[in-house]
Amino acid sequence: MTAHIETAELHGQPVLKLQTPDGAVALISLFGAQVLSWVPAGGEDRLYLSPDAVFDGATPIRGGVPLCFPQFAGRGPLPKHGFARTRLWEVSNTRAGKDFALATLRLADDEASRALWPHAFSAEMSVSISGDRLDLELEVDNTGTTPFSFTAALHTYLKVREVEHLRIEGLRGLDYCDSADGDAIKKETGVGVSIDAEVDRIYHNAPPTLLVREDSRAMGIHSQNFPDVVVWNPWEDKCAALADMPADGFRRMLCVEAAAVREPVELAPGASWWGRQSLVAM
Ligand SMILES: O=P(O)(O)OC[C@H]1O[C@H](O)[C@H](O)[C@@H](O)[C@@H]1O
Repeated sequence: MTAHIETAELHGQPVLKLQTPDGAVALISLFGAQVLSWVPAGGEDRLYLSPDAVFDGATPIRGGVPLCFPQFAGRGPLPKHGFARTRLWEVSNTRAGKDFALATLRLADDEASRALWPHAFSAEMSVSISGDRLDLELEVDNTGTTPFSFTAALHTYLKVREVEHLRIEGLRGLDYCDSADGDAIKKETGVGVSIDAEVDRIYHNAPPTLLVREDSRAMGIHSQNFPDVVVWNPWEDKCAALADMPADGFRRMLCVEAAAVREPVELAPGASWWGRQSLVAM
């Protein structure tokens, strides 16, 4: 038996469904090249997708793994988090093996992108599942004749049982920019970071591996070529202000985002860049 990849619909929007013989499943929205659901083999969904997320083919989808490109957050002149999450991507490759399934989605510059961001580029988002792993890779190519720079993030919404009962390990000693406190630069002193208020931080020089430890399970998060990690939870008041998230939604999610924000990535004509984030369910 080999893995299976099919096109389907979720709330009227086109998705790819990846499934391996051992029971791992992922759903990827073509709108935004956004993973919406990931169930590791023998497990339950480990990504948070808001029950109030909007699927209208125009609004960013709240949950899963939105892709922020070519701008992170409001740190620049483009729409928040760039335009990649609100464009329809095309499927450029799929591969199904005995124990893995992989899909690659592609977005290239067109009139609409050049009106916002005047650069020739090609971006590929590859998603692969195998057993207890989810691997995400973003590749960006400069297909033009002039250099450009960008910031980016894989804005992963982890689904958690109770956000107040977890610890993020691996951040101790790092400097971070506290976006919830006027971008003040602070140093992380906790051995394990716990969440009991709004958290919106960009940690710099993040180690390749982090662990989110819950009472009876954990998530290993491995990243490559993404020097920053963003940790975000809106908490009660900011969550209440989000129309596409239920009032207690902040208790069920934690964003741990592989990011390149502090130093924009510079790409010369013909050059390419890639960054990866892998999740291992434990
Ligand atoms: O509501 P969105 O546009 O999807 O952004 C959601 C969040 O994304 C990132 O984590 C930023 O650090 C936050 O400041 C922002 O609120």
